[in-house]
Order: sequence, then structure tokens, then C-alpha cells
Amino acid sequence: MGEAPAFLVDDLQDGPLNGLELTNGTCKTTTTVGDKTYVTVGADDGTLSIDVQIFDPSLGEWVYPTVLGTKPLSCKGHSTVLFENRILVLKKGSKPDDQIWFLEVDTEYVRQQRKKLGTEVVAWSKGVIGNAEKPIVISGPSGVGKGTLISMLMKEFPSMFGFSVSHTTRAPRDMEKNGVHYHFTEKSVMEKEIKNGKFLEFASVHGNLYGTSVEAVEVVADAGKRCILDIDVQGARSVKASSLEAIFIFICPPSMEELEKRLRDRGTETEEQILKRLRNASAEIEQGKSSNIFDFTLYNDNLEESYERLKKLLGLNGFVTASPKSAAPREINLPMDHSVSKLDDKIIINCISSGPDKESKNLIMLDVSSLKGGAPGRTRGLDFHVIGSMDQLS
Ligand SMILES: Nc1ncnc2c1ncn2[C@@H]1O[C@H](COP(=O)(O)OP(=O)(O)OP(=O)(O)O)[C@@H](O)[C@H]1O
Ligand SMILES: Nc1nc2c(ncn2[C@@H]2O[C@H](COP(=O)(O)O)[C@@H](O)[C@H]2O)c(=O)[nH]1
Repeated sequence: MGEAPAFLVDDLQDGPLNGLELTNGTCKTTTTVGDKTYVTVGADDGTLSIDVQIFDPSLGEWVYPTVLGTKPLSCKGHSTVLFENRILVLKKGSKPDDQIWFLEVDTEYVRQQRKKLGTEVVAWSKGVIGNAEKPIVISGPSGVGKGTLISMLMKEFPSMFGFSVSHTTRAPRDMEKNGVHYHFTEKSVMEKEIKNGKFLEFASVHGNLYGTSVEAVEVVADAGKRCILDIDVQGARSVKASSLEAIFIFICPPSMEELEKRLRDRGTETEEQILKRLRNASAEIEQGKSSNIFDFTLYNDNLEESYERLKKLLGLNGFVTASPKSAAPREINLPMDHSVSKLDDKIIINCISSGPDKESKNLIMLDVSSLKGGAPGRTRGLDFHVIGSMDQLS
């Protein structure tokens, strides 16, 4: 906390100064939420991230909040508008996929984190036009064949599915590559990252830590693919309780004898580890069958038949592998010169583009009526419509 810098005290009002470029190469906006004023400050050199400070008039003090989520890099200016319990931030002069950001100031996630951390909290999330398909969570005891079935799916439909690469503290197996099969991590590093909120879920499994980072799931969706998570039952329970909407599939072995045979034949674990995994398997199968986490249970007896059943569950039977190219993602491409405002429940972006002989003005309506996700991942489900030029409307 500290005293308000002199240049900001006079400016603590929404409106005319919003998006003002200051002469020292910084841009600042102020947004009032309740009795607090949120100030976002960015430098125009693109190296630093947009900074957040809160002025609390009841205390007469500046608060520097804990900032969660990936921060946007600063740019050639930005404009802001308050939308429900988040501040919509539009970056100027950035690439189309980096223009829309949300600073959550009082969402459910922020309230939870504020309570947990005991500090003022804000959380960033990048806005994405369009939706992602529901991720698929696959669980089941070690050795049941989750990885085998997932590999078959990814091989047959490479452009449709992407794998969520987990973090783990276990040692890599012979053929495993860092960043492909897992992000192999030191325990102390992973524990610190867990504290910092990097993971969507994490669990101690067979004596090691495993976790799905928020980013592991988001990068798959960003690539336009459907994300597949291979995680244990504890992890599936955490994902079920999270804001991520997914389909949950439990893979069951035909018998404990067959499970043991598969684990032994795989030859990747020591005798002690095999026994530990088998001991844990009974409880996992019990939970998998009895809990209401899973939407489907799939018995992996004959591999080819099980794979066909998995595809059927996912609506892929009879799917033509060489699928036609999917439509190009819609992108919003804001000109450098724009401002944003709220009209009733609509977000209106006023764009000014200069051509060789004339200047044109366009209005874009940003549709924020069906947002999904949010901090600390992406805010998806945005849409936009060009609603005409200023000249037409005036
Ligand atoms: N239906 C099946 N019939 C016979 N063998 C199978 C079948 N499915 C998988 N296997 C074999 O069982 C072994 C274990 O499979 P896999 O590694 O896919 O299991 P997993 O569930 O991913 O295990 P973990 O949780 O330990 O990663 C592998 O050697 C695989 O080839
Ligand atoms: N909760 C999580 N469980 C995970 C994750 N990644 C993998 N797993 C599960 O761990 C066991 C053992 O895997 P192995 O590669 O050591 O054989 C298996 O059941 C996986 O499903 C994760 O990110 N979170």
C-alpha cells in the first residue's frame, strides 16, 4: 500500500482520461468498481505487462493486488470498459489473437482466491472469439489401457484431438520425452507452482505428484483441437468441481488378473511399483464405478472393440478421417485507433481507420452474452458483429 502518485489523484475518474496516452510512453485507464478505482498502466515498448493498482478512497491508499493468470504484455495503448464484475481491456496495435483481455475484479474465482490468499486479488484472462469443444477426461487404474486408447484416437484424428501434457515429479521412462508425454518437474518446483495457482488440478498418485496446468488445456483449445486429459480419479473429481465443462470417461479392466498381466507385460515399473499400482487399482475402480463423476464407463477387454466403442461414445463412428478443412476462425482485427464503451448490456467498439484518401469509421458490437471459462484460463464464447459505420448511424 502507499500514497497515490500526484499525477493520478486528479485523474481518478472514468471517462475522458480512459486510454489516455501519457507523454512518457505509458498509457493508463481508470475504472470505478463499487467504491474502488482500478488503474491499469502499460508502457508502449511491448516488453512489460499491463500493471494494475487499486485506489481505495475509504482508506485513502493505493493497494497493489496479487495478480493471477497470464498478464497481457503492454502495447501501444489500451482502452477499458467495465462489464459486470470484470474490466474488458482492448489492446491497441496488437495481433488479432492478443487484442481482447479481461481483468476479473470480483468474479467467483477472484472472490475465492481473495479469501484463500487474504489479499486483494485481480485475475487476467485472454478473450477468445468462439468456443472450444468440451474436453474429454479419461481415467482408470494404471495399466488399463488409457494411454493406448488415447494414442489410437490421436493417430486416427490428428487434427481433431490434442493431448493435455501433464506435469509430474516421477522419473521419465525410457521412451518418454519431456514436454511431449509429461513436463517432468522437481517436487519443490511443482509445489511452488501449485501454490501460485498454475494447476487446474493436481494429485499425489502412486507416490508422485501429477497435475494438469491451466495452460496445458488452453493451448490445445487455442489450436482449435479438442483436449484429452489422462488423469487419475482424484484429478477427475477436481476437474468435475472446476468451471471446466468436460466429458468424463472411466476405463475399466476386464479383471484384476488381466490388469496385473498388462502392467507386468508393459515392463516399465519395478515389482514394488507394480504392487503399489495394483493396490491402488481396487479403490480407483470402486470410486470410478460408484461416484457420479463419470458420464460413461468403458470396459477395455478386446482392444479393437473397445476402441470402436470409445469412438461411438464420442460420436466418431463412420466419421470421414480426411475431414473437410474447418472454417477459418473468426478474428477481430481492431485498428490502432479505437475506443470502447458500454451501451445497455452491449459493448460497442468505435473504430477509426485511415485509408490513402479518406478516414472511415466503423462500429463493432462485441457480443459478451455467452461467455465461458475465465481466469486463470481463457474467456471464450465471444462474438462480434460489425453494426455499421458512424456516418450511417449519425
Ligand atoms: N485391450 C487391451 N488388451 C491387451 N493389452 C492392452 C489393452 N489395452 C492396453 N494394453 C496394453 O496394456 C499395457 C498398459 O496400457 P497403457 O500403458 O495404455 O495403460 P495406462 O492405463 O495408460 O497406464 P498408466 O495409467 O500407468 O499410464 C500396454 O502394454 C498396452 O499395450
Ligand atoms: N490427477 C492427475 N493424474 C494424472 C495426471 N497425469 C497422469 N495422471 C495419472 O497418473 C497415473 C500414473 O501415470 P503414469 O504415467 O505414471 O503411469 C495414471 O492413472 C494417470 O492417469 C495429472 O495431470 N493429474
